[in-house]
Amino acid sequence: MVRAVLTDIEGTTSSIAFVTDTLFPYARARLADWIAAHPEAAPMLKDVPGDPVETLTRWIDEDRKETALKTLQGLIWAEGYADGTLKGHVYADAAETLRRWHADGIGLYVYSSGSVAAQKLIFGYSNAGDLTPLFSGYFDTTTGPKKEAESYRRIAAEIGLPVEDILFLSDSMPEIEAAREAGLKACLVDREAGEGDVASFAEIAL
Ligand SMILES: CSCCC(=O)C(=O)COP(=O)(O)O
Ligand SMILES: [Mg+2]
Repeated sequence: MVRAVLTDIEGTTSSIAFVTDTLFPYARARLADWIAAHPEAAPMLKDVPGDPVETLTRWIDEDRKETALKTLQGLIWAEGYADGTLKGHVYADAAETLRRWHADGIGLYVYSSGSVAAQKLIFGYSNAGDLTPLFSGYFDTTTGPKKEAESYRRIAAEIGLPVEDILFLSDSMPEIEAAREAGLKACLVDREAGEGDVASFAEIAL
């Protein structure tokens, strides 16, 4: 039986448009000034090739899931959420279902390319209120790439449940395939074309 749910964010709990049309442009516009104002962040950028601002800007445009970029984005977004400029998007069906699963004692976890800090921000400052009390843990690319089965085995070990008791939700078929290869249950969420296993959280039966 499913005793924990591990959910992706972009395209799953939250709209792709919010990430690509709000979050990414917000970080892109503030990247150069933020780096100039935070010399203490230099060690985080040591593995970014070339001119960090140029490379990171290109990585944003290419939607690269590089850990250094994701960490930096999270730090930049934190200021926007704190001053009220940013409010995390969470679909109503996702917020409602996550609350119900939590009330039913299902363990809730997040696995996103966004940094753990960014995950806590989108749910902490969401349009559905502070949803962070619902979650028992957060995982990002520091655990491993989302398209590799080993990452899901690591996450299951950290959650402390058999893989077959964990349901992974994502809009990405390669991520779903990697989770299934690791033995997790997995459900493809396709909110756009409706060609996945479900089109909303309301359709998910645990
Ligand atoms: C945590 S909000 C920002 C999400 C993000 O930066 C990203 O790349 C989303 O990727 P996901 O793995 O959640 O589809
Ligand atoms: Mg996604």
